[in-house]
Amino acid sequence: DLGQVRTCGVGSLGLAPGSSVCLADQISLTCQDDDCNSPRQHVWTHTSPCDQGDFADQPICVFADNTFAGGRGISLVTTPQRASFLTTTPAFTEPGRVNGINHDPNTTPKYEMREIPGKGMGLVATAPILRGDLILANTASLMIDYRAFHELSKPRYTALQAAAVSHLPPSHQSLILSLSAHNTTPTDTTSNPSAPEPSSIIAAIAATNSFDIDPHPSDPADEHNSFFVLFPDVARLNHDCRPNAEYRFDYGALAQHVVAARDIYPGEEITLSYIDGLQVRSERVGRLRKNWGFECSCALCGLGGTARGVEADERAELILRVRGELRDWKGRGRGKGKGSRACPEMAELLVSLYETERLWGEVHEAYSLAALEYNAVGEPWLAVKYARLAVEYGIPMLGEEDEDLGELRRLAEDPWSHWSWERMVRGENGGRGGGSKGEGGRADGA
Ligand SMILES: C[S@@+](CC[C@H](N)C(=O)[O-])C[C@H]1O[C@@H](n2cnc3c(N)ncnc32)[C@H](O)[C@@H]1O
Repeated sequence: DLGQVRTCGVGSLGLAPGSSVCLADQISLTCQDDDCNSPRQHVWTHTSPCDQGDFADQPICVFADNTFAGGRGISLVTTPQRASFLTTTPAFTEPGRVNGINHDPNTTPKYEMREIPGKGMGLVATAPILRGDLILANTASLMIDYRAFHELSKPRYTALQAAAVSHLPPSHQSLILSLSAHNTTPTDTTSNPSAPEPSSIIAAIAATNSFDIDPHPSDPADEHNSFFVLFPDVARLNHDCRPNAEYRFDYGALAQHVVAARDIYPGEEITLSYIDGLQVRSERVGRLRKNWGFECSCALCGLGGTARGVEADERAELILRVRGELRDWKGRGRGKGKGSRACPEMAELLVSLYETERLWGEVHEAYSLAALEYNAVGEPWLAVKYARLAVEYGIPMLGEEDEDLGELRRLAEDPWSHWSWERMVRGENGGRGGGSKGEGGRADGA
């Protein structure tokens, strides 16, 4: 029905009057009511199929846009309301911002894809990469709302996923279908007993390669529903419990950025951690086996039950305990044996544990906790030292706009007017006795 005129989604698919998603089966269809003139209106290439769970308040549909990111395309499996919300983000309203993210014509990649023994394909550095450098970035290909998993049965959300992929441009579909998949279970036993259905292959590819992405911080309706997102080039990165790279999602461009957590040398495999690296070995190994189907043989897992392996597990547990105390500002000064015992020496311990554990993508957190502890006891120069380290190591991991890093920048510029200044000495947290009030002194002599 190309050329047929449709009205925008007012009243259809459960949209409230006045909402601005425009539903068209073909991009050449035009809209005819006032909503279509709204600057927020977005024309999708495809907006079907839809499915609604028995107890759900809205249907879940496929929303595809083949013009996204210079024609690479994007497919969402979500509610009309949430799709509409995402079209108000810069990724859709400022297309120039996303073009070039997947392939910047002015730079040569510093990696290549190679077969890695025992791991399938992986990415290997072909040139030196410095800590903090951007290695690669991908706009989202397939964004699946967790509502689909919660509200629909597996065959129903699997069908939506397969339709979402089928609406992408052919070259993009091939890229996705070439990805690895663990756990492909044959479901069609009539024609070819060993061949899995295409939809189950796509489900397995999505499960093996996607990232959990938190909801948009200002999405009013879905603060508890994450997205499960596929980035096909980033998906080629294999796992290491002490990776040399980290990822950061930017909602502004709907893109995953991979940055070097430490210097990487040519010939080194570039790796990410798929899991929380502060779990003990048995938990890490079990999770990787269950969710990704491989036996972890990274350097840390390879230590096994040796004395160094046991030490590493104990360090991971100690990091969690010490970090919990340092983060706990409410529990300070509750008296002997109660509450947090946080102090600068404890923060120094945390820094050394992160460094020993080679947690380069997360060490900024230890630096920032150390900055606050030193400032809280009136040691401005050590506070500045650690705040500067936190900012330097944190920017590539968290992005320049991160609020916590802004806070640390302010501390580094003027520790004396920061909220944490002499906090443990002034007694706001009960004091800790023996505080070093005024020992540091102000640079300006005040
Ligand atoms: C996201 S994919 C990574 C890219 C994949 N190797 C490929 O060929 O496309 C995840 C899959 O890669 C393999 N893999 C990732 N890290 C691994 C590792 N450290 N050891 C063995 N296999 C690994 C597992 O098969 C896992 O299910």
